[in-house]
Amino acid sequence: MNYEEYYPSNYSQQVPIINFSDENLKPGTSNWDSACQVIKGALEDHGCFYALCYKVPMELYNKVFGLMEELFDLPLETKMQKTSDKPYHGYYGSYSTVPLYESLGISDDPLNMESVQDFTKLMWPQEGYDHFSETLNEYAKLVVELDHVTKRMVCDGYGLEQRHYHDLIESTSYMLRSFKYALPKKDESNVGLMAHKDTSFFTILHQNNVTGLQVRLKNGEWFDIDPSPFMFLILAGESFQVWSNDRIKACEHRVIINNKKKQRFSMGLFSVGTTIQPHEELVDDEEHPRHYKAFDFYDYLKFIGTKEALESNCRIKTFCGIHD
Ligand SMILES: O=C(O)CCC(=O)C(=O)O
Ligand SMILES: [Fe+2]
Repeated sequence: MNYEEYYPSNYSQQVPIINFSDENLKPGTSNWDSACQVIKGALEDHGCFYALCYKVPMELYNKVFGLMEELFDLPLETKMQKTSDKPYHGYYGSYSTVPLYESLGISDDPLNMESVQDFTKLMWPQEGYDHFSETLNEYAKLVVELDHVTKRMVCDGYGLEQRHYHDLIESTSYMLRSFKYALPKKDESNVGLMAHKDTSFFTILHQNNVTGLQVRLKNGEWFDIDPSPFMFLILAGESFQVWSNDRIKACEHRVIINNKKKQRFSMGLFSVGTTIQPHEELVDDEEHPRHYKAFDFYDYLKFIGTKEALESNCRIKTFCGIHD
């Protein structure tokens, strides 16, 4: 297994697929080491790769997306009750620029059953919705495992000691969000979500088998992401770009609603930190001088809504970049 095998010559710019359910993918093996290099290469080239993973069984997958349909079918007033003082944690929808898009933050601590229950009670104050909390909590645990393995592989890929991986995981928290895109009416634009980069370390996206998600490859082309049940798109956000001192590229992505019949739903697990800065081992005086100052993640979230950020062609550099 080597980097080239994941990029067959006739698809030289494609996004590699790592089979996380391969029994031979164990730390310390040559398979593991080469997979770490493939992941590192893909994150540096395109900011993303596919995880093929059978951890979330088909039954759970169907349950999760069935529940998402029920959730977004709730009245707008109910969904709007999900508010938060933190940006990007509440309900978002009815934007004039992207009218097809709707999104609901389910929990900023989805491994904690009580946090998921609070959301469930807000949406369904009547009894009888325990299955929602149980299903989403079970789902989040499995996707978080995928996040952990991937972060370990990134650390191994850069030759960092185990303690750095543990530090990274300990400073990480998770946000589970859900997305729904309405079908465009005749003559309406099919842009579901405009091209953007996420602020997270990783965003793990999982879709209801309906196409629409695209990532921008290194060569500038837009690439359609496979929405199959066992395919997870793992994409790097700006936090990883900073952490890696510009080795990893935050992935640019967008949603174009090109399926005219079936509505697209998607789940996103966002992993975020508190203080973000280049990792000490990835900074040196010669080849890799420090590119960013340390910053508070929530200050950055506040910044990205400002005019200065919107007008910048690289908002993360405007916010905390060190210019030589
Ligand atoms: O709909 C999706 O799968 C992607 C959503 C997304 O990119 C985001 O909310 O940052
Ligand atoms: Fe995104």
